[in-house]
Amino acid sequence: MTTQISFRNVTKRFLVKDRESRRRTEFTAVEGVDLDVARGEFVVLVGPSGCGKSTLLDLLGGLTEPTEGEIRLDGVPVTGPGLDRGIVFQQYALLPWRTAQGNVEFGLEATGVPRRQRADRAREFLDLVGLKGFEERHPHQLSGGMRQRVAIARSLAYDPNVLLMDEPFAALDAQTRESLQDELLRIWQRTGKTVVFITHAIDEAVYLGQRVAVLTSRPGRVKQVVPIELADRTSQVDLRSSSAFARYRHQIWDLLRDEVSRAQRQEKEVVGA
Ligand SMILES: Nc1ncnc2c1ncn2[C@@H]1O[C@H](COP(=O)(O)OP(=O)(O)OP(=O)(O)O)[C@@H](O)[C@H]1O
Repeated sequence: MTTQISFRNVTKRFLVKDRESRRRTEFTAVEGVDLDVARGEFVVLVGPSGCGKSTLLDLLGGLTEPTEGEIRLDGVPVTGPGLDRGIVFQQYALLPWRTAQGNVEFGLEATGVPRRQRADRAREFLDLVGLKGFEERHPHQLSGGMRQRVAIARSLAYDPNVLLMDEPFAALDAQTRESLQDELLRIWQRTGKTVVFITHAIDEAVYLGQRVAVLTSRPGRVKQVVPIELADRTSQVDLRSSSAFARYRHQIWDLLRDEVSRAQRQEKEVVGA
């Protein structure tokens, strides 16, 4: 098992302006995070609202820099964004004036792939996410789930080493969400990509993750990493109702419970301040 991603003592502080005093104060979003992710692994981060999940993913995506500590990808410190990482956000972030095909090709334009190959590759990845026949549709002609499939195809098409997913299914209805979870697991099995996936849904974390890292309330730290030892998810008929699944769900809920109530108290303090 080779380590592909390592967070070492990663801390991120933001400077925020106090409304009353108008002074800038430091605000610690995540603190002292240590986490290793192996090549080809599917790791899920869960934590209460505002605990710094997106901040960790932004740091790994190179969209922002740690205040302390270091993140390495394939042994090299992350210092900015790169095509070795594909990011999928909750909001589809598709170009409305381009077709599904055009959106996936857009992701390839920065990589220098010749035009003809771009078209073939875009078709191949739209097919992989189950959108064969929808290539010429514009985003407004697609359902939410389909748009998110286009976003996933776009991220996969330029062949990143790592797929970073920030609550990609949160805005979808329950059924679409479950079918996309299966789709994602199949794609992960076929492509062997390393996936770092953020969610605050415990079921989603248990269903998808080979390991689930539970974060504390703000400032976010890794509270515990839980290995999920369930047999091949997609080949089981109703894994979500199995007793093993329920045990993992309970274990993670137990770890999260105190953190969620602490996060709610913190939010009230901020509102009351
Ligand atoms: N650029 C910024 N400047 C100041 N504070 C920020 C900035 N970005 C994030 N924060 C704060 O850092 C904390 C962590 O935010 P983050 O979005 O990472 O949390 P999260 O766990 O992803 O939350 P949620 O589950 O609600 O999406 C929050 O309190 C947020 O307000």
